[in-house]
This record gives sequence, C-alpha cells and structure tokens, in this order.
Amino acid sequence: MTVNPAQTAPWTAPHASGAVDATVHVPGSKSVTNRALVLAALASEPGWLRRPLRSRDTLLMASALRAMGVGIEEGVGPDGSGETWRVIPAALHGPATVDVGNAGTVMRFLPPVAALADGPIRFDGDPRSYERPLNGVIDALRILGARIDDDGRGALPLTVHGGGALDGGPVSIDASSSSQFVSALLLSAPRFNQGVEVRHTGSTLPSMPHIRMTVDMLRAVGAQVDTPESGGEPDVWRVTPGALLGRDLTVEPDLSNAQPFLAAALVTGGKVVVPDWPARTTQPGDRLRRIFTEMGGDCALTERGLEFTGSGAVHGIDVDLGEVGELTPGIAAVAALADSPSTLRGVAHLRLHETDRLAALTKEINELGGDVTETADGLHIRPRPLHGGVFHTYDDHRMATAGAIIGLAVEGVRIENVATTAKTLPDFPDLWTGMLGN
Ligand SMILES: O=C(O)C1=C[C@@H](OP(=O)(O)O)[C@@H](O)[C@H](O)C1
Ligand SMILES: C=C(OP(=O)(O)O)C(=O)O
Repeated sequence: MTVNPAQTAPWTAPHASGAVDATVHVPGSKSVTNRALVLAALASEPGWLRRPLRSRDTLLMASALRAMGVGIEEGVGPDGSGETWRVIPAALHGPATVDVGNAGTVMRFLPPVAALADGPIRFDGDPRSYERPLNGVIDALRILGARIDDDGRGALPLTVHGGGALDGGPVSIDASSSSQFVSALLLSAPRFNQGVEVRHTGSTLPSMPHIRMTVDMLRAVGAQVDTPESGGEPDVWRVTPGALLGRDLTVEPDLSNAQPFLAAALVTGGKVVVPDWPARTTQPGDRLRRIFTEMGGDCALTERGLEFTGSGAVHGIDVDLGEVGELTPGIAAVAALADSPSTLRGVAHLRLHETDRLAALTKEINELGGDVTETADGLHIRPRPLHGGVFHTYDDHRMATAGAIIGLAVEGVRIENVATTAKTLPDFPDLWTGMLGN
C-alpha cells in the first residue's frame, strides 16, 4: 500500500447541510459490461451492448479486444435508441499488447481469450496489477493446453502464446483469493475444444453473485453451463463447447456504484431514487437493500426505481460480506458514522484488491479520529466523533467514494486523487455535487 502523490489538489468532499433528496441516474455495471464485451467478442455473429459503462476498466477491455482483432463500433441499437457498442467478432490474433490497468476483470478474463488467439499477446498493467493474484488463471490455462511466459510469480506481466485454439477439459483451481479465476475460465470455455470442468479446491470462495452473473450471462448467449446450484457437484462448474449468439443487451446500472448515493440518504436522513434498479439481478449491490435497511434505512422498488430513505439514525451492523466484498469500503464508511459498533467479516481477500482495503480503511478512518481495527478477515469499527483531514485513496475508486460518504457528515474531509473514481465511475464528482443540489 503506497500513498499516491496527488496529481491534483485534494477534492473537498461536500458537507451535507441537510437531508439529501435526489434522483441519481447511475451508469452501467462494470461487471456486466466487461462480461458482455468478452462474450460478444467470442460469439459467432455481431451483437449490441446498450448503455455500456464507459470507464477506465471497460475502455481498457474494449481496447484489448480491439487489439486482438475484434470490431467494437460506436452506434445505435437495432431499435435506433440509446448509446450502443456494436461488437463484431473476428478471428483473434496477435501480436498484441493488452494494458490491464488495475482492472481485475481485464487481467483475469482476457488471458483465456488470448489463448484462443493466433499469436503472442503480452499483458501488462499498473504497478498494483503485478501484485494481484493471477496464479489460478495462469496455472489452469497451462493445464488446459496454453503456452504462457511469465516470471514464475503467478502474476503479471506475462505473454500468452495463443495457438488459435485451446484443448480445454477438466481443471482444479483454488479460487479463494478471487472469484474472477472461475469466471475467467467459464467465460471463454464454450470456445475451448472440450469446454471446461472447473473444480474449486480452496476452503472459501468469495463473490458468489459474480460467479452467478457469469453463468447467467453465458446461458443468455446460448451456452450450456452446469453448476452446483443446478444439481451438479459442489464447487464444480461445467461448460459445454458450442457457438455463442450475438445479442442485444441493455446493461443494468452499476448497483455497487449506487452505494455511495444510497449511503447519502442513510447518513443524512434523506431520500435518493435510483432509476432502472433491476427487479431481478445477480449484481452484489442488490444486497444493499437488506444491509442498508438493517443499518437504519428503508427502501421500496417502485416504478420510479429504488426509492431509498434514511430515518435519521444510522446503526452498526455485524455482517459477513464474503459474497459482496466490493461493498465493504462504503459499508465501513457508513459504519464509522453509526450509533453503535460494527463487525465486517469474510473479506480477507480484500487485502489483494485495488489496494489492501482493510489496511487502507483502517488507516484513513483512524486518521480522521476513528477507531477501526483489522481482524483476520475484516474490520471492527467503533464509531467516534470524526474530524476533517486528507483521506488517501491508494488508486482505489471505492476508497474515494467511501471518503466522500464520510465527508457528508464530517466537515473538511479532502479526498486525495478523486479522479481515481474513473476506474468505474468517471462522473462521480459531478453526480455527487448534483445529488446535493450544488
Ligand atoms: O467478476 C467480477 O466482475 C468481480 C468479482 C469480484 O472480485 P473478487 O472475487 O476478486 O473479489 C469483485 O470484487 C469485483 O469488483 C468484480
Ligand atoms: C475489486 C474491484 O475491482 P476489480 O474488478 O479490479 O477486481 C472493485 O471494483 O471493487
């Protein structure tokens, strides 16, 4: 964890003078957009993505696929409406270089795609990308028939020497450090000669909703997937080889990026409406309805979207976030403002996210006067009166939005490098001040 020297002066997080009352249109889901791009690139016919997220992570995914030969054009959908990407699959080829930035989805989902390409594909990224685990993907691909040159650490940088096809078949991996290992292998598997059988052998598996998202999206483009939930063995997923359909998909709003706005309603005793909240979704952010209700809010899904109301009181929570780890920074920020302590559990793997999120949250909240301690797998948060100061973000978009939540209730919180929100939510400062009516 290194402090990033601010590229610009810290951003003074707006302090809320009263209860917020706003409707916030949240841009598309990162996780859905990047899965949809991969699946559309591997399809046997063109497809459309409507309302895709355009952020650092998704633009890196689109550039990487373009570098391997895929056509991704700006356009309008078949019904003539909406901002759309038209994805035109092509024979994948190298040589190409992929910049993964610090996007877990790009660094993990694309090496299997590269194994299907003809020619060398080099993967590189931000310094932090060298520290994030990739061994599950690298080791599995080698077992499935790929040739990969790396420096032996099970991480970036590396080169996949694609041979134009991959055998596939059975493989065991330990995905306890990232669910994205499983998702990565499943997403490309319809194009492997024998499909894939992925067996997870670790003791824990985080982010199950994201694996369900992978399975649902594969099935939606015609893949046959057997899962533990569809009567298969525990911790085993099977994908049958077959052609994928090109589809017209509208991307749901990013419910994890809705988190700071819902938190604003909770913390200020106000109301925020998020239009287009899906009635049924695999996104982990949907769990906020339950978590933030337990912390003092109230919500209803209406024809306007999700209507979330704060009561004026914010309560602590004892919760296992293993399935929804990416919600931890925002929940920790709310918990620091609550009227009772919180225990957040099941998220040891967050130490390997954009930054060590458990260390970063502990340090930054405590520097504002808080009382947070790290546990083996999470955080204890005892609310204390907080004061202003610089909130460092460690190139982590969710640290920046967590700091902004605290800034609503605490005057003088300044967010270092708020521009890091561009990873998944480039419009964050404007959406935030817009919500506050400034
Ligand atoms: O597959 C995905 O889209 C994601 C899976 C999760 O990763 P981990 O299982 O590594 O936590 C999540 O935290 C990340 O933000 C997005
Ligand atoms: C962990 C996250 O991202 P990534 O896709 O880079 O793993 C996140 O967005 O919280």
